[in-house]
Amino acid sequence: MEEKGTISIHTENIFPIIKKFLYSDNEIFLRELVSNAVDAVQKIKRLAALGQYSGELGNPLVEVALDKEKKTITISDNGLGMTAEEIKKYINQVAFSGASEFVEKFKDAKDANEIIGKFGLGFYSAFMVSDLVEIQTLSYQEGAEPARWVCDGSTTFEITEGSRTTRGTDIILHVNAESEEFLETFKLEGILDKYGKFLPVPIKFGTKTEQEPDGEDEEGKPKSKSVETDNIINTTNPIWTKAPADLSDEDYLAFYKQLYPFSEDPLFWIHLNVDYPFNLTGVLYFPKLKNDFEMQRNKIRLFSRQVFITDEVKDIVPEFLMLLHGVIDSPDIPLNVSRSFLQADSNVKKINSYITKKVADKLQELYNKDRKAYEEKWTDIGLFVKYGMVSEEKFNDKAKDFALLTNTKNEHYTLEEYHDKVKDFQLDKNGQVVYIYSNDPAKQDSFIQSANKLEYDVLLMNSPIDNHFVQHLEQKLEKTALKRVDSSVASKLIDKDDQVESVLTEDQSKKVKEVFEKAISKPGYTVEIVGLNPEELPVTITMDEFMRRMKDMAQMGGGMGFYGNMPDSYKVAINGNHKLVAKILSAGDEDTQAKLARQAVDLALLAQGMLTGAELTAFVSRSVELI
Ligand SMILES: Nc1ncnc2c1ncn2[C@@H]1O[C@H](COP(=O)(O)OP(=O)(O)OP(=O)(O)O)[C@@H](O)[C@H]1O
Repeated sequence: MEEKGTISIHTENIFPIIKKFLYSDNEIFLRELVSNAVDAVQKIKRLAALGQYSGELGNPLVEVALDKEKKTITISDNGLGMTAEEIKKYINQVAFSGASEFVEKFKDAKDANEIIGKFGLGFYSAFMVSDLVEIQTLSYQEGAEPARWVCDGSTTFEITEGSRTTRGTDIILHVNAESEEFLETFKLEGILDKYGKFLPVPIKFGTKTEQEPDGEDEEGKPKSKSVETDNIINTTNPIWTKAPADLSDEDYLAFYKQLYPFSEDPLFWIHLNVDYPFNLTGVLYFPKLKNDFEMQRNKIRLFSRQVFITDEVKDIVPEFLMLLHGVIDSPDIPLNVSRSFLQADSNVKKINSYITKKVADKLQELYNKDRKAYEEKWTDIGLFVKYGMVSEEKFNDKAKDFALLTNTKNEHYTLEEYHDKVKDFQLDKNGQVVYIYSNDPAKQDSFIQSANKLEYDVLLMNSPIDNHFVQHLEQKLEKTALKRVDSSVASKLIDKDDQVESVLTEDQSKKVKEVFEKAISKPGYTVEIVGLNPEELPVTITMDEFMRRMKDMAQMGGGMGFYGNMPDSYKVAINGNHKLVAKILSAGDEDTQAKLARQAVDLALLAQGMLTGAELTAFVSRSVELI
């Protein structure tokens, strides 16, 4: 048997193109060839199961071997092998069936996956790192002859009689000069570990030395001896391929540790398992969140039949669940998946909503099962839930039953419970319920205390997503407004009919206003005399809720640029009924009046952490003087 021929393709030489465009991703050659080998092994098993092959199966094995001297990497399998005819069909023709289209399109391709995926070039990725590729193969079919195929990366190939004596295939790569890095053991080990750690067929890479018990010595102590065993780099049946009923919590936790050795234990997990309308298995973990969110993104690994594909799962997993960890395996996603494929694929969209639903169901189940335990985890879970509610309408519909609001006393309420709690007492004169919240309880402590004195409840909204969540609640909840606790003096937070009047006459008010305006003398501060309870603070500095939100949005790039450029403006509310005001009015000289006013303003600033630098120093010396 000897045959020479031309690979059917309309371009002079396609391999330099492949090499050039795929260079950055060239390590995937190993993934492609090893998965072909794994497929071949699984195919023979299937044939045997179907009764179409009755020969010896042997132990299924794929082996990757390195020969530094000969500069070769060999990928061998004991799969079904190929006849010379099959090589012609599958290697020479099929791979290039779309070749002319390929030549047309390669120039726009952004990554190697896109090219390989579209044109079925899996096997040809071998040329990314080789000058010469050789196939030695023997088919399982009765009477099959061993065949050898060689191609040097030009468009000509050669098929001759092969030398393999057992069923299966060797793919021998003669590594080219630019790719010698792949002739390092650690390099191949790294790639195998990345892509092949969970492949369903044992992958051997060299051998390792292990200690084995070897009887006892003269003193009766156990002896051991060193033995060389196959170095199998993978776990062939990872937990996502098993039934949840066969797994314990320890199994899930151990797998998590295997994936993320340095992470704390996760909060809980979800085992995914669907076979209609798409195939998907996987385990998703809710991690304990750290502040560094960016570091925690892209931790979900995407597999296709246990072959690692990518950890960029942006389009498969809803954005709000990008902080989850774990694995997803779907044969419906091709090995050579590309971003544009994912975005366009309808299965991917279905997978996305399936995951959203599963996560919502799991949270509802946890909530129903043990509310207390759920509340304890709320700080971590809350972030996902709120993010999900803000970004996905469908999730919001489900989550509104198990989302919690937490107040400054660390009590948790569902949305409905909270509404019932405050609906009567925190009702304004227009029939709107006002939810009061703090985004920085330490800084806003004096405001929180004042609100609590009036028996108003204050919600905690201090996680990174809460800014959006506040707006979301306002949109979703009927006749409800949310106000930050420092957006006005406590008694004005909720506009009720029973407002306290100021005892000052018009002239007195004017005078007090003048004194304070002079004492502040800073741009952006507007003084206002209000009638408050005499026990409330004499001076309160607030920023209007609307203005502040617009500024916050501008800062986050929310398109409110105009507000972002406005100087900060504050309201200085002077409690006309406080005795300090009476004291200022009765003080003889202007100097004392100014000092008292300045002192009261500084105290208000101090309470809010707004007094710093030279102003703080001046305040301290003025205080000493006043003592
Ligand atoms: N080790 C092997 N043993 C038996 N057949 C093989 C082996 N490697 C490749 N083949 C055959 O060659 C064909 C072409 O392989 P190639 O990797 O180019 O494409 P594919 O595996 O069909 O698709 P893709 O890799 O793009 O997902 C395979 O479908 C298979 O029939």
